[in-house]
Amino acid sequence: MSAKATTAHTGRAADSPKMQGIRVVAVSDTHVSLNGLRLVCFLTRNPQPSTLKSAPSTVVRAEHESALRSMPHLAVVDAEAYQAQLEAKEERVRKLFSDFELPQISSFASPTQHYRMRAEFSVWHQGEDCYYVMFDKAAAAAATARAEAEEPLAPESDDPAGLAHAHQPHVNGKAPELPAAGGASPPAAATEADQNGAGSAEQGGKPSSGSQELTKSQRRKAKKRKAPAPEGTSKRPLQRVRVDDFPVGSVLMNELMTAVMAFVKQHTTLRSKLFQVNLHTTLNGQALVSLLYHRKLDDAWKEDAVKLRQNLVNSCPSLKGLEPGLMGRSRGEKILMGEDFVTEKLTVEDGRSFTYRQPEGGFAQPNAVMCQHMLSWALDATSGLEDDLLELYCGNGNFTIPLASNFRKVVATELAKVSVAAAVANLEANAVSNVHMGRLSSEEFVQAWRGERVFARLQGLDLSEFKLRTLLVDPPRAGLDAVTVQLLAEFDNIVYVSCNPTTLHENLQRIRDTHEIKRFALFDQFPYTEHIECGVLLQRRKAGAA
Ligand SMILES: C[S@@+](CC[C@H](N)C(=O)[O-])C[C@H]1O[C@@H](n2cnc3c(N)ncnc32)[C@H](O)[C@@H]1O
Repeated sequence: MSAKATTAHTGRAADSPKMQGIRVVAVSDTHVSLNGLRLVCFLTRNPQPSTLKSAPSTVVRAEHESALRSMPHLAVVDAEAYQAQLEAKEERVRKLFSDFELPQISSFASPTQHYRMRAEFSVWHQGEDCYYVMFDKAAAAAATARAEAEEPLAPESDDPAGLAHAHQPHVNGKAPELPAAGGASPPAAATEADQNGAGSAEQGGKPSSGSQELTKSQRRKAKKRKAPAPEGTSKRPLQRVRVDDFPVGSVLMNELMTAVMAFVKQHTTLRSKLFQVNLHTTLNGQALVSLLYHRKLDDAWKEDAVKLRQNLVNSCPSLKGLEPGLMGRSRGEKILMGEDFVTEKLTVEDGRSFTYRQPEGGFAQPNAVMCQHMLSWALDATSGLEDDLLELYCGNGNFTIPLASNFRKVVATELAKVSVAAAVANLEANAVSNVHMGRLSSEEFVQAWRGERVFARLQGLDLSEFKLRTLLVDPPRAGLDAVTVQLLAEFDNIVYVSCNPTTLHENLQRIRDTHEIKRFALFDQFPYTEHIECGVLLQRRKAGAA
């Protein structure tokens, strides 16, 4: 199925005599070729099937109510609308930060397609057939809020990554033939990775396996979803969208999607109880394919997995003959062929390149081209700053490695074990020797900083020996916790990288009187979604300045 979409506004449709009686709030001229039908989606605020019966033949008449509900929320890949969407994001940021004195916003545009390096897809089974689906909790929540507030603009959703999944662009969806997403929902919904990059392993497809096969966290999530909606609110089902291709995903990701699904369909051992496929690719053609199951993996699985790996080399030209890593996962079991990481190469504006091991289960910036802009911007913003850098939430050393050259010494900490291990390997691979890594949460770091607790994980590091005058933070969407946010005021220079302008704005209230914003950047990591990534450089105000 193919979809071509543009976003227009209400006028044209509302003017049409055929559309009288339908309250159109936005039009997504989504021409969807579906089972031979050509459809145009007119998005109504309340798209009840009964309303749509009176609509012209080009209006969606989907058989399933769920499809009607989900269609208005498909983010559409439309290069022509991209610039306007980016400008709207800039305007949103300016409005949000209107209580600050903001310098000119440096805005970095993303490639308009094939910009996403990693994604997770649930697998839906229908008889002998299976296909990829994505769920969009954020869209469901936004739809509820919008309907209730009678307010056409979507509020900030809880997730990018999740993108990711927040960061979750939904494109070219093919929903109508899917069974209802709400009532007979599977035990859990897969959205993209959460902010720390660990994708939720959730059951897709026909819920045949029963709750005893779910992990604790999956059961908790399923239970949470079943909780009754608060009084006075309508409970919307999750949006589920069939995805056969993924234009925002890298070219290699798209090749892998097609090849993996074609092969899996023909091999029962690989297909049976497969509930999720994670694909992680790099700019230089590396890939890691993870297949997640609700059953034990046996020798027959291994045999077919070896064949799948070879098949991918032959059918994905962008691999350039390189074997991808292939991982099979089921509860308490991991079978690996090749490496459980990819090695990305990122180049910054001054021409230097850095290599990054990006492990399965650890956070990696999803939009690699945008990540290069972020690194270049941070390098420039911190050039000329003296002494030492403290970096919290350092992940695999994404910022640490290039920025180390701007400082005498660096202390970098991160919570996730897998990311710390990758960061240590990355420092070595890039011959960076002035960084001290510690596996500490930000809250723990504050305890160490204040001398309240000694951590063996800091390996005897004496923080008083450093002149830590610059702080770099890149927290998850929730922003800084109540303890860490207090740290901001203690630093002369702060670089705050954020995927959530709302929590960024909240956190910066703390230092609005003591620090001023010197630079502000908008990195469009997540085109066609409402999500915004920002970079801010703040410096302590000179004595006497307001
Ligand atoms: C948005 S990612 C940024 C990672 C890295 N700066 C990068 O650019 O790839 C946030 C990181 O914070 C880590 N994290 C989450 N909660 C944390 C906490 N309480 N303390 C320290 N790190 C945390 C996650 O594991 C993740 O690596």
